[in-house]
Amino acid sequence: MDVLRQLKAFYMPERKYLIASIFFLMVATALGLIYPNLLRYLIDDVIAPQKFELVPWLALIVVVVISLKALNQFLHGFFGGRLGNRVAFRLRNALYDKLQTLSFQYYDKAKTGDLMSRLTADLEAIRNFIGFGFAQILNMVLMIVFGGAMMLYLNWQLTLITLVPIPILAILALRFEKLIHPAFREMRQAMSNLTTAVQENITGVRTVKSFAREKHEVTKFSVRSEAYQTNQIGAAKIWAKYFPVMELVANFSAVILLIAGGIMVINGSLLLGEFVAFFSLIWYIIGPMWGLGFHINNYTQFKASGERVLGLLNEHVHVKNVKDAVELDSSNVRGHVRFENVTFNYPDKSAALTAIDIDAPAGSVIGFLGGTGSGKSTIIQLLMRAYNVKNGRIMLDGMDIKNVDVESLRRQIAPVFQETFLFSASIRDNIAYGIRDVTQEQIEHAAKLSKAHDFIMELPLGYDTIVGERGMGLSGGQKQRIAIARALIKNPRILILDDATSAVDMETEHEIQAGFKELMAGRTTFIIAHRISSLRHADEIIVLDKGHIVQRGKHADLIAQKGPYRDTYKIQYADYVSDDENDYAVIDIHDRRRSNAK
Ligand SMILES: Nc1ncnc2c1ncn2[C@@H]1O[C@H](COP(=O)(O)OP(=O)(O)OP(=O)(O)O)[C@@H](O)[C@H]1O
Repeated sequence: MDVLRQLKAFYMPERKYLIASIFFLMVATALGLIYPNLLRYLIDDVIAPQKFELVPWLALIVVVVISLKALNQFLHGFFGGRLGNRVAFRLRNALYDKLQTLSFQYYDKAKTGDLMSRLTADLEAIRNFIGFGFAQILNMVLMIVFGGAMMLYLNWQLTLITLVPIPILAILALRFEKLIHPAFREMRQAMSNLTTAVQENITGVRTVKSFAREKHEVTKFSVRSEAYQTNQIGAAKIWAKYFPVMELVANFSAVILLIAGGIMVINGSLLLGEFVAFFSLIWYIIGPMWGLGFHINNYTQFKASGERVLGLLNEHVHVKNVKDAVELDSSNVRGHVRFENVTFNYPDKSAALTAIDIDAPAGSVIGFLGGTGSGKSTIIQLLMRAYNVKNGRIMLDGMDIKNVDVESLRRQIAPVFQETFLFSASIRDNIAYGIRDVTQEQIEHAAKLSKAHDFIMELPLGYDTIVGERGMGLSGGQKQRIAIARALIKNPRILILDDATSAVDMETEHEIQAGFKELMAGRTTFIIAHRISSLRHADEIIVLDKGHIVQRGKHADLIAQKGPYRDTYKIQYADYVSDDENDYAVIDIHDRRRSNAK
């Protein structure tokens, strides 16, 4: 019931459909109760006294009742269907909305396949129950109440004797529910594991094939598939055990009625018509009881699915706006970023960053260098408020970013990551992703600056070329250039290049950087790179090691000092650097390398 209560917000706005569906079902059920009475009347008041002229009238009444019942059943189905679909629609949108608000921390652990199954299979179980299952259970109750009341009216003693097996049936039904619910919960989980396996396999198909691990994947899938099958069989076993027993117990009522009612008719304490009417009314009780297992089954499926959907809807959002968060106005943002003594660790991990101080005046370029896992990307993630800073603070134009509206903060920042995600849409739409109402000229301008225009024009459909979700048909460097164009078109105050040019060759990188120079003007830029060539023009280069800043300064200063920066420089330009330490400060290796290349 808790699931139903928690889902109230989704079905209550549709209560007119709910009420209509229940109302028509009640009318249909009530109309159904006229049959046994017509039968009783036919036998006791028409056939026994031989008033056969009433038969055509009775037949006519039956036709009218049947037609009315059919009409009401249709209306119940019509409104029930609407209700189910509208509730599913609301829930689907709410879930999708929630997926957008959940923070990076949630996605660090979330499984795509599991989320997909919540949005599809679980939602379908909810739709079915809210649309039909709920009304059917109510119908069952109504049939028992109406049928029972009529039976009591006809003969209360016989009613009480007949209904003796009902409490046994109720106990059985409760036990069945207790067993089947966990089975369904496990089944839903097994289904989600299965979907996850399929999703991961498709996403990682290149890795699977390159490592020739198809057999391993098939085995992995069969294990999960078998778990699902075992769950299904387990549920079927419970079902198979309880259903016949419940049916048997329900039929005992009919047997008791035949014996007790038969004796009463023979004794003359019950009219034959009443007995026949009783016999049809008993199915009003037994019928729903038979279906009890099915309804419980439906309800528990709904409950298991509802728990999973509500679990997602109630998921904690780690990064959200504080009360009275400041909405940034792009035209007023200058882009002065300061990290003040920032220390951060990911959940259940040791510190990824320790005591980080950075001052990036508006329009400056800050470069980050450091080994893998040294914390470069984490700095960027914190600036975008992907995670909340616990110690220290990050300031934008003198304002702590935790007091800034998250969306408006992210609107000021355009990131380009090492791994480019392209949507299955045209190149034009992929570039224009960051902003609305963008012209073709603006798109082309951004593409020219990111050196993407030429290769796009070589594609048969140019900017209209549809790229697959993994950027099918494009090289890593081409995808990166599209991602750079996507960031540039956003015209951000703060530009983030997280290993953004790692997939392009040095010459293209140099060309893109020439474009960047124009673009970086007036924007604060953070560049993470493994190549010294990408960082050398930065106003400040910060060298990180295990979350600590170990060196900082301009390129010329850093190569003049002993330390990791110079070591990296030495490795990357081994062919051009002489062993004389004093050379580092005076020789601009990059320029010499370029002139050598000519
Ligand atoms: N989402 C995450 N959840 C938990 N730990 C993380 C997460 N992202 C990074 N880390 C950990 O934080 C540390 C810093 O990682 P970070 O990604 O910032 O390094 P990096 O310098 O950008 O590395 P690379 O150059 O390989 O991208 C590492 O120890 C890493 O394992």
